[in-house]
Amino acid sequence: MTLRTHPPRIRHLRAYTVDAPGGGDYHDQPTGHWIDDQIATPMAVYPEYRASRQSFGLNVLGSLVVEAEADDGTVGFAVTTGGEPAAWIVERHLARFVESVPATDLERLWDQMFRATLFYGRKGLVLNAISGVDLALWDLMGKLRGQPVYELLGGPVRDEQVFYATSARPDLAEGMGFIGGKMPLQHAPVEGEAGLRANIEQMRTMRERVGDDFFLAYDCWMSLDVPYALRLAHGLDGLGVRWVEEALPPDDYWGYAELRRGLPPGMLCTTGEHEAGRLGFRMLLEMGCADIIQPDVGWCGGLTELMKISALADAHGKLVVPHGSSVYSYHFVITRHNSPFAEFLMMAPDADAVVPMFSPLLLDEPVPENGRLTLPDTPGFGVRLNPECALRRPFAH
Ligand SMILES: C[C@H](O)[C@H](O)CC(=O)C(=O)O
Ligand SMILES: [Mg+2]
Repeated sequence: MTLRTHPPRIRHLRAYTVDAPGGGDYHDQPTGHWIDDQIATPMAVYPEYRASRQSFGLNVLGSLVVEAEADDGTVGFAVTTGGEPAAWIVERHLARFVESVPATDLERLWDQMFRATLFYGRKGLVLNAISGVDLALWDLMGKLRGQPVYELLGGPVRDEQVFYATSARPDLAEGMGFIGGKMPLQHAPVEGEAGLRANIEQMRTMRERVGDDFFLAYDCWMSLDVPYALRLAHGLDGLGVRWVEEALPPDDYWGYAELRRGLPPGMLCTTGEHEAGRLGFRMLLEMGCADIIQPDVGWCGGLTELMKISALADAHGKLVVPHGSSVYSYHFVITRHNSPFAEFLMMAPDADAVVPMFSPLLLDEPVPENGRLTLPDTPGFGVRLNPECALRRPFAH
């Protein structure tokens, strides 16, 4: 009989918030940033909340930083969105499962965190918190083993990854070497025929700027209904739009299935950035809601859950192109055949330069150069917390 060699145990789990803008909450940007310019949202039905997503509180949560310290002093960490409420969940609820347990027991810990929070969790903020803990544990495991996380996931399946850019200016992204560009839709259904025409014209103008060989997509951020989404999609037909993203509220599986069936030939239906857990994605896949699923590693349950979501998608012959999530996504994408490219969110205020997505919170955060990236072999996720960003620990236990 072989005895299990005992890995270090987790001594302490800590959760912090960050007062500075940006970081894990990439929507929390200063005034004038393209990501808070007029973008179609579910709140557009209320005129007073139409011009800015910050007006209805998109940035209320802020960043969450989770640190997991092993009893040999090694510290793993991760950042995501969640701020104070998620910090409370981590410290006051999740920590009890994680502390004093072997640092490599990720599957058991995930299962305990998920089961224990079922009565108030399942998706949303609680899953952000679980994701933060899970990613911190993966970082810790990489550091304990002296390996980058992508090696722990099975190793790279290609030498480098390529990126499309999410940006108000796909034309600028084209010049930076990205393979495609996804624009935020500006006008919501409540803005009527003129808004619909403007949405279509904006894409036409962008197509004229980028030429025929650069793929374009529209991100609709949950703002449409099925009839409008179908009219938009057919109005865009002929403009080489590769996909229409997150057109509907995340729980409208029936609507997504109908939309996907009605899209013009060649135009894909994508969604999933606000979905969580393997059962949520099972709904999307089994009901025929999406051609590409887009889980966010920091929101869907972390890497432990993403591996299952990805395997499910693979079995359905579907691609997984994770939403944002920077380095946490990159370590995953490089290890999966059904994730042929990654998203890069252009966080420069005018979308005119490549800057790290979680800036200024992380140091050594990798960014694509000329649209491509080869990850370093630094242990864990290979990033460090920027000591100039002050952390607060509001619910220390
Ligand atoms: C640009 C989008 O509205 C959103 O801020 C980001 C997103 O949904 C995506 O990157 O996808
Ligand atoms: Mg999106």
